[in-house]
Amino acid sequence: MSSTPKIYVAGHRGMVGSSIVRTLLAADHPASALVLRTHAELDLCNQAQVQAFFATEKPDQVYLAAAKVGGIHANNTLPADFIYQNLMMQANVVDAAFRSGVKKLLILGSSCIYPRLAPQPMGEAALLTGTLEPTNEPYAIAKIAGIKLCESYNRQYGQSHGIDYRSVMPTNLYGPGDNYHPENSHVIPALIRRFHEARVNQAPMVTIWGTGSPKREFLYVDDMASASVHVMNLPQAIYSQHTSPMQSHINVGCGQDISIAELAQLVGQTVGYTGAIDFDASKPDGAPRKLMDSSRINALGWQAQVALQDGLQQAYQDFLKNHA
Ligand SMILES: NC(=O)C1=CN([C@@H]2O[C@H](COP(=O)(O)OP(=O)(O)OC[C@H]3O[C@@H](n4cnc5c(N)ncnc54)[C@H](OP(=O)(O)O)[C@@H]3O)[C@@H](O)[C@H]2O)C=CC1
Ligand SMILES: C[C@H]1O[C@H](OP(=O)(O)OP(=O)(O)OC[C@H]2O[C@@H](n3cnc4c(=O)[nH]c(N)nc43)[C@H](O)[C@@H]2O)[C@@H](O)[C@@H](O)C1=O
Repeated sequence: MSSTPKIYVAGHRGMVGSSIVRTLLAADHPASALVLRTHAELDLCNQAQVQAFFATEKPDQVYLAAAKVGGIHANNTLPADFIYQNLMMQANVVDAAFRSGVKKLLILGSSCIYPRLAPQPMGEAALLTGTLEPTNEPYAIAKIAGIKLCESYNRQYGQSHGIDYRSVMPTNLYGPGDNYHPENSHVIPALIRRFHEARVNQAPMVTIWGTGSPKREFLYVDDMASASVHVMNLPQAIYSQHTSPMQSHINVGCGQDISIAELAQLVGQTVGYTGAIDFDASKPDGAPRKLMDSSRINALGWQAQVALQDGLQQAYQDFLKNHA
């Protein structure tokens, strides 16, 4: 490998992928050594296209931040899209990367890989110890397959081909570049839009899905990007001290969670909405709680930097600039 690795960021126009690109450029990685393709240019579900792309470009490193992504409603109503597309993207990218000689690859999974009622906080060892949350089981199964793809290629080819494929499991993310779709987005962008529109239209009430009692841990997107680059660049000797061949994934969270009712108050304050809030319990709550134990990545030298109140301000500014 040359001293400046050629890096492919898959999903570079998405929320996390675009932040990974910003992070690499800010660390003086030359733009000319980044390989980027839009979805229209390269459909990662298409095996022939993916094999041809890797055979031609031969990157040194790959960040897989492309995925079929959405909130509780999208996951619940489009289960076939979530399992099929995520399985295909991961299998195509990992195998084509391997065949073209990629030594270092990082997959982004999700905290929903853990059982619905896993003991809190959820450590990496909780994987495959119980039943998954039904609203996102298909997506979670695909994300678990992503971890196992990396581990299986490492176990079969790590020694012979010198590959080292890793995976990180982000908690719920938010920030600039998020998807603000009214139904298909995650809770933070959905509430930013709903509270903003209620303030502008002087609506007396904003309705929140579910009971408000579920708790979630939220991480600002730039923290997720810095964690991804950090894990990619860890020396193998250090990474393998903290992981094992069949439990190699790394949780990435901020270590604190809040209830959806508390989050709604915070988003309302951020947006400047002064009306009432109510809850529609006919909508699904999803997992009651999914706080991750991030002590593994903390021991590896990474900590979240951005407090939720500050990150919400940044996200709202992004909404006002690009989506209002
Ligand atoms: N957002 C969150 O709260 C969380 C995200 N994650 C994970 O983090 C990663 C990044 O998520 P995030 O940035 O939020 O997602 P986004 O939806 O913002 O970005 C995903 C990107 O993937 C691209 N993409 C989707 N399908 C294909 C395809 N078939 N071929 C090529 N490109 C494709 C999209 O392009 P296009 O839009 O043009 O289709 C988009 O640029 C994902 O793996 C996700 O599962 C994990 C936990 C929480
Ligand atoms: C990241 C994670 O994202 C998804 O899981 P989730 O944690 O349930 O994510 P969510 O952001 O959609 O909801 C969080 C909570 O918030 C409540 N909630 C209130 N009001 C709105 C609302 O208006 N929109 C949404 N989406 N949720 C709302 C909602 O009822 C739930 O209790 C996975 O499918 C999977 O994709 C995954 O890995």
